[in-house]
Amino acid sequence: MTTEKIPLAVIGGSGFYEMPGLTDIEEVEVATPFGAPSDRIRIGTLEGTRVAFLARHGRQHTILPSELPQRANFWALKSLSVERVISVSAVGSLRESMVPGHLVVPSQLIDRTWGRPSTFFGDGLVAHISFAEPFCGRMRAAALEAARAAGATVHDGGVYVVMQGPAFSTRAESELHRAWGADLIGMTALPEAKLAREAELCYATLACVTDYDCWHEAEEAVDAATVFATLQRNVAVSQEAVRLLVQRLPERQGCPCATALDAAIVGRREAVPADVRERLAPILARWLGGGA
Ligand SMILES: CSC[C@H]1O[C@H](OP(=O)(O)O)[C@H](O)[C@@H]1O
Ligand SMILES: Nc1ncnc2[nH]cnc12
Repeated sequence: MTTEKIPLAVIGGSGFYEMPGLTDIEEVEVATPFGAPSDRIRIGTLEGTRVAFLARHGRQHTILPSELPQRANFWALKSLSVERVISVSAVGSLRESMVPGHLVVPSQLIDRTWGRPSTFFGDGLVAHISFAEPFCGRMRAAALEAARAAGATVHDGGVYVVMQGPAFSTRAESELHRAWGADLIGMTALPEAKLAREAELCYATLACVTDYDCWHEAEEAVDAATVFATLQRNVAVSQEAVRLLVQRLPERQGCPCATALDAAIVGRREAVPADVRERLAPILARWLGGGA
């Protein structure tokens, strides 16, 4: 485990496989108790700040949303002393006003995934993180400002429903999600956001609207080719937003994400089984040390 803090990690989603402007790159292969992460993690300097970049689906886009090694990804980022994560994701729009090409910084999640390992805990260590606000408020604010400064049309807030995939929704499902009050649909924000909170990392999503899913009467139903065509036209704006976000990061985490385990873990420090202590070492280090 390194001690030099990395203030920001970028998880690049569909179409976002590189971080322009990231210099002095070192590629690290991190072995984790949860297997290998999605790809080697590229650590470099962006705007004078240490930044780690991870291609969520691998740089050749070879991993399905439900196959993503999310626990390995977040364990690896934590072991590299990352403090915050900005996730960039392609999403479908469930609202007329959220137009393909716009950016959204979602504020809420609905979980429609199943069978994805979504916690680091268990095996003798019980924890229940608070998740009423699934995204870090300070990161959301910084991401919003950065996306606006990048010149995008940006929406502040929205409910992102996370579906299992890999097939897109049926029209009935799309209408159901709209009736539930969801604004966006994607396949990857969970369990990411939960694991980030368990790892005491600040986490926010910058969502790039690529299509109108399949509810819109005047638009073709989504397919992957449409998503990538929209992304190709718009990826430069999200990359610029990430660059500007680096300039706007608060100096310290300074938010409840950084101490999320204090109110979550049930039981005493001494009672944590030795194997769990070892397996979750980067995640439990602060809590076990009783530090801030
Ligand atoms: C390629 S279309 C569907 C795919 O795109 C989104 O991925 P990401 O969040 O990594 O940008 C969506 O969630 C699906 O995984
Ligand atoms: N319509 C959609 N449904 C699910 N994931 C998506 N990613 C991009 N567009 C999507």
